Amino acid sequence: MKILVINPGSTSTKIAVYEDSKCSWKYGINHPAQEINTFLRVSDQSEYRIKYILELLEEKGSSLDSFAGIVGRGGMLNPLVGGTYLVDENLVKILQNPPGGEHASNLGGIIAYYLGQKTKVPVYIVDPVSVDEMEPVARLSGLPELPRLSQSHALNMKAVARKVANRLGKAYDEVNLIVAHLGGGISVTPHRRGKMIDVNNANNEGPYSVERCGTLPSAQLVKLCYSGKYTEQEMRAKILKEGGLFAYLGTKDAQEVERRMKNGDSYASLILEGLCYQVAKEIGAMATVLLGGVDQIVLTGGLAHSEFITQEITRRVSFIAPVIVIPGEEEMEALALGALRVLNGEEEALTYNS
Ligand SMILES: Nc1ncnc2c1ncn2[C@@H]1O[C@H](COP(=O)(O)OP(=O)(O)OP(=O)(O)O)[C@@H](O)[C@H]1O
Ligand SMILES: CCCC(=O)O
Repeated sequence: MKILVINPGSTSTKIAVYEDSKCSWKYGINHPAQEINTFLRVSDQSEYRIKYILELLEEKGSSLDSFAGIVGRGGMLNPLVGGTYLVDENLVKILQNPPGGEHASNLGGIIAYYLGQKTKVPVYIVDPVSVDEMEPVARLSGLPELPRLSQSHALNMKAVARKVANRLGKAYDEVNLIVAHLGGGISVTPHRRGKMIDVNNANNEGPYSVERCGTLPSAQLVKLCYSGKYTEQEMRAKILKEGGLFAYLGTKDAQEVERRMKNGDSYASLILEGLCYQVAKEIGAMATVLLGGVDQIVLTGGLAHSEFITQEITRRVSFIAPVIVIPGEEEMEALALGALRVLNGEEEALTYNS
């Protein structure tokens, strides 16, 4: 069964074709900032990206008619349980004005639906950013007006969690894992028997990342917001795009930071150590959520390619459980397998109910 996979990121669109669970080819279309920045809203980019995708399919000799299904990354919807969701006209309308706000992943379902309409094949999204399987106690923040929200790298984390369970000879719903996705943003999640029962919101809680602040001292943050120095938009950018490593060191590239460390830059060492320290602390907190019953800790995402980072975190958390490193992300495969489970009748597609 042939499946087309579409994963829109902020600066690229990744495309893959799967023949059942095997990847036939994969390609990343890069979108120059001067082109992407001309669009006011993320959803305005769909036609622009579709044009590139159709050109690529033609170049690769992959006809739209040949696909049994199309799957896209899902976006900032209202909280929903993990799984594969059927994309219909109603869901497309919601993705065009998503309740959780702007995010490139909102385009996944929109683009996939447009292409699916051409050949009348089913279209899906899998484990969107807004997957929410938190327990009631995890939602409390200390202020009723500000409940904690689940926004995370659910797609990759669930995929690697399934893989690790498989390596342990068990099903995903038979193991307890802590998965830390260490990418542009950082998500740390306790998976209790197939459910992500808590998670730091990767946009505004938990460890600082290469570009995001994570948890900040709240009273000082309020003071800064009202200092008159920054507009709301500037504050948002500070927290989501210009925080973490970038704020301290002026780069989002962890490899560049490691080069500086090797050249004796002790400040760069301190800042990268701080990131690892905060990730380890979050893992420690999530171990309490699982009452200490952790089968395995999993480190994944781009930063998990770094030996320094994985060793530094492992040194601090290996007393909790064995640590396994699965660097990079497996989003394309996760999307393909999510669609495949439904297409071959192993799972039923869920319907999004706003
Ligand atoms: N081999 C490596 N060693 C050290 N760091 C690396 C390596 N490869 C990638 N990185 C770092 O990983 C970070 C990016 O991670 P990743 O590619 O997972 O992010 P992303 O896909 O842009 O964002 P997200 O994962 O939040 O969706 C960058 O800081 C990059 O420098
Ligand atoms: C909001 C978490 C997902 C992402 O950063 O892409």
